[in-house]
Amino acid sequence: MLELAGVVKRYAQPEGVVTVLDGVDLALAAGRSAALLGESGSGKSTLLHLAAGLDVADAGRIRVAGTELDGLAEGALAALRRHTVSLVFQQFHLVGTLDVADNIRFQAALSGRVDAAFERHLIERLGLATQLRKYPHQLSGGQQQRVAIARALAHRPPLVLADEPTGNLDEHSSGEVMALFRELVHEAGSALLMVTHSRAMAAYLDEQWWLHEGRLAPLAAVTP
Ligand SMILES: Nc1ncnc2c1ncn2[C@@H]1O[C@H](COP(=O)(O)OP(=O)(O)OP(=O)(O)O)[C@@H](O)[C@H]1O
Repeated sequence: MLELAGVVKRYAQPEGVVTVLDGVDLALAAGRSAALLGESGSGKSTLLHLAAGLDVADAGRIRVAGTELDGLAEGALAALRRHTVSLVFQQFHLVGTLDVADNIRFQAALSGRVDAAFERHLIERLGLATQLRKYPHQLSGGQQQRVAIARALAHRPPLVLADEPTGNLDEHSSGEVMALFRELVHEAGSALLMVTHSRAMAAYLDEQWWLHEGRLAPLAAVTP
């Protein structure tokens, strides 16, 4: 679902050109989830933006659901983002004027891939059945993040990208939400790449990768 091969990204900085990603390889199959860890400034967000088609690599290949991103025109990239990629952030980014049900349906409707049965399943598993007529400001942080997860997965997108999705929740809620997130990503048949600073959250996912000096290494190979 997500394939990175030899991905390079450079930025012009006042002190000269900096190579942030220097040959990143990663392959994530459908249903698999991977955590991306690394020191501040190591390039985690950069990598996520490239996979989302929000920025362009300087070299290497990025494929999402079989489509090579390199060379896609902006219109095609926008369509890919709408149909193929879901994003989950630390700030939940729910639409304040829509109730929970409409927030969940919103992205699936835009993507044109409504799967009503799976949507009901998500609502059930995330414990949102009694919350559907509420508005985001009437929910706890944990409930809001569950809505964001339901919204991201309702149309079973090939790729889900998450940036510190439980960063705003306490430890107990974080663990609960993360365990559910992993399980539902698996059921949706999506691949998940999640940036986090927390090894505890990373441990909920199938794979853990450490980004250092522009390359990925298995986290287990790195001394804590
Ligand atoms: N648009 C840009 N222009 C120039 N440099 C950039 C740009 N975006 C990121 N960088 C630089 O690239 C490096 C990696 O940034 P990135 O945000 O990807 O790191 P990160 O690992 O996500 O950091 P953090 O954990 O602090 O969020 C940093 O040195 C940053 O200054």
